[in-house]
Amino acid sequence: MFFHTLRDRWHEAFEPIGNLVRIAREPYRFLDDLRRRRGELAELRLAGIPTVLVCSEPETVRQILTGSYDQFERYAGGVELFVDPLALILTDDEHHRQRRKLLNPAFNAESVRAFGPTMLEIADRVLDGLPQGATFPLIGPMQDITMRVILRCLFGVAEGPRFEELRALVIEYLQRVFGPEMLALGTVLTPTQAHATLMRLSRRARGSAPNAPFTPSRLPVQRIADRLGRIHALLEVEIDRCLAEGPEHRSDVLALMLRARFADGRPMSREELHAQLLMLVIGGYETTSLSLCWAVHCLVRHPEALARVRAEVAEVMQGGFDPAKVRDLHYLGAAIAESMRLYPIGIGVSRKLKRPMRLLGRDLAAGTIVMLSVYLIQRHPSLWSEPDAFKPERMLDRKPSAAVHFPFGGGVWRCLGAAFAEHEMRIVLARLFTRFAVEPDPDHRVHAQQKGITAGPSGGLPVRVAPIA
Ligand code: HEM
Repeated sequence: MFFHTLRDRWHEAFEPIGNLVRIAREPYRFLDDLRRRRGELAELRLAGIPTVLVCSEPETVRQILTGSYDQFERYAGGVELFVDPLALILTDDEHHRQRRKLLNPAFNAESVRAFGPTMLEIADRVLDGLPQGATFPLIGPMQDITMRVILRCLFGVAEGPRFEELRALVIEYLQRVFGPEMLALGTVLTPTQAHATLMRLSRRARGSAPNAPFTPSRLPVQRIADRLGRIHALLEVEIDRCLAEGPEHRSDVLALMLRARFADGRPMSREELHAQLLMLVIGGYETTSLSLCWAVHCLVRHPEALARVRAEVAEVMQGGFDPAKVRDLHYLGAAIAESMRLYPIGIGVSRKLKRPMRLLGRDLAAGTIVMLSVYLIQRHPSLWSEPDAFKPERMLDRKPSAAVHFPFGGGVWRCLGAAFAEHEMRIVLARLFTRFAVEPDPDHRVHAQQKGITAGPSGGLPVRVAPIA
């Protein structure tokens, strides 16, 4: 009896840390185990965040995903640590609806198509520099492409010294904000409090002169805050520059945001512009580069599918590569959708109950957090035949419903940048596979690893490439 109690207490205290370690090492396998052990509404305790119920029952997932503002609020699961509370991704109800309305036009199909030539130019330039004859992690060049695309298409920053500084700062900020010092801070502060601390400490660098050299502090936490402050200082310059040039003469997302007005005629405040801009970089950078790597991982292991992708690109782009025509690359689109089904970079999307609810025979209190498991639903044996097989054809025959295939989340909070990411992925993959032969590293067994809020291929997906003559 005594030993039982001791074991229970030990388990109670260390399970959340053990879960965190296991989920970081192999997130997909962890979720498979969780469903096997605890069923389709499984309690998950993770160190540093509240307990969540992981749901993988298709009908319940559909109900919650299509739910409304008065039933649910979004639970951002730690995103509060690195974006401002004003950012769209942290807002709910009317506040969210209004901002979404304002930002949607910048990300609709027409706006996204206009970014195609810039995406193509950047993709080709980065692909020109791929190391040849050596094995290298593909994630590096994919991150390089996505960050450059964001800074050019969203912020309208012209390439040059300020572009390079902003690029390096954002990358360093994102690397460090998930590092040990922020994790340590997270043990004593909530993510919102930790972010408020960073913002307070960032004031010094926020006032730094954009043209003067910038040296961040070496002190823990302060060095992250300094980078955040400097990012905001450089964003301020970009906002001023856009206003001086006239937002009506530019077509980047920042210009569209400066032109947009709320229903009462108000423009976005400076504070809000900063919050949305930083959120867009964070939302679009790691997500797109990891999804690109997973698509490459699938295609290089399925030569017949890859051959079909190449043949389709050759046929559609007969008169020369036209980025607007990537929308006609249906098989490539299906291959991307299928790779995102097998390997979603976000293992789940979470919602918080606004009122008590009965789900799968359990009475749940208001405030309960339910994580809809994208990964488990997208591999659910009752929804997909051969759920673990890569079969792009299944996406061609019939578009799956939004409640069974939702790598971009769903409902009122569905990813704002989904069309942007899909367009960019088609351009990058079409260029990569028609310009290069790509081989996986035979000595590396690829599995998923969770870093921060995303799941990517281990080792950054080591590959070798050779130009196609
Ligand atoms: C393949 C790439 C991407 C994936 C897999 C992805 C995935 C997601 C997911 C799962 C969500 C949460 C949705 C929910 O809770 O239902 C989300 C939200 C969001 N994403 Fe993405 N994303 C990608 C690319 C992008 C890009 C390129 C941008 C912007 C440039 C972006 C901006 C956002 C924003 C702003 C939100 C919050 C939307 C809202 O609250 O209304 N994402 N994304």
